[in-house]
Amino acid sequence: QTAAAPVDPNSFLNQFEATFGKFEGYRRSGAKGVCAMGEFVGTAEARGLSTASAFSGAPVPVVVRFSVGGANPKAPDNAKSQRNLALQFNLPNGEVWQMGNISAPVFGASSPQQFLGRLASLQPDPATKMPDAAKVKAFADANPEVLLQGRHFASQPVPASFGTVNYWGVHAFGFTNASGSKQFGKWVFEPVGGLQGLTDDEAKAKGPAFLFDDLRQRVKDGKVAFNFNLELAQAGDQIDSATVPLPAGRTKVNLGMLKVTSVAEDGGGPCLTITYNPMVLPKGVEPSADPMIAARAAPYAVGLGRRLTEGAKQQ
Ligand code: HEM
Repeated sequence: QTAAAPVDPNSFLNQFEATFGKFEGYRRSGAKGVCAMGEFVGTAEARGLSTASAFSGAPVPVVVRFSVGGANPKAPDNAKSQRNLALQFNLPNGEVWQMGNISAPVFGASSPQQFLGRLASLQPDPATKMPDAAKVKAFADANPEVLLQGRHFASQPVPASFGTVNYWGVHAFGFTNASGSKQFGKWVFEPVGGLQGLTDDEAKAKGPAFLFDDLRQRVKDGKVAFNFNLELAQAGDQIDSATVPLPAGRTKVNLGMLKVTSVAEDGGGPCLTITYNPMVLPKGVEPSADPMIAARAAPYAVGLGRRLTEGAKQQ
């Protein structure tokens, strides 16, 4: 099998459960989360890059989900771990744009086979209930890019809020405008109010469950908004890998602003029974050749099927 060969979606779901545990009803990744509603307004610069109706300049409702990385619905909020921002833009005429963004500029694997191998290498040994250090090391030595995402989190403070950290799309997408010209780029959602992290002492004092209440307070104060920015790829840039960011200093275009307007009650809301499939794109935006984009579609659908069957839960 080549590195880019497809992986059966049930194999992915089974491996997630074997490695991280099975928490019935919860998303197998990003289990601890909360639904919110937002509004997006696109810019003239975005309209210059893409005909997508999301950029018309009229406000677009967005079904938002913030989550903490991992399969554990009790994952601590005060760890140097992943935060996620998943978005569904509800566009005119029933068109939909879905995406799931993470608080690192890179993902932990560049191909579905490599991701499955990494998850398998982390599977706890039945005797010790711990991953086998030699297996973990052997896989990482042979696939060094799987360590880049974790290194990013280790280098950053614990985010003070879901609303004060950057969320990257990590894949390149193509944007096509009215004259038919196509521009590839990688996007990042950057908090309008700037980044804010916690010192180690502050993180300890906050405890394991502060992010949802913090989000509610900041949204009430009108303080949670993100600039949707696109870094433009240049000829020769590698755009088919979720483990390779664009070179530093690429031109960044502001595509618009997402403002979070309300937060659902714990455990419910409009994001609970949907999945965020990055292949669900509006006309005017298309996937790059990054094999990880298409590889996400079926596992997300199967994951949704499993948790709906079990009784969908979150938090
Ligand atoms: C083949 C590769 C991947 C597999 C098999 C996979 C698997 C999954 C699964 C099963 C879920 C839960 C879906 C649900 O129940 O609705 C999920 C959620 C998520 N994944 Fe992935 N994933 C992959 C790649 C990625 C990549 C490259 C990113 C980087 C942006 C990413 C970001 C997310 C986010 C943000 C969520 C939470 C979305 C939400 O709140 O619903 N995943 N993933």
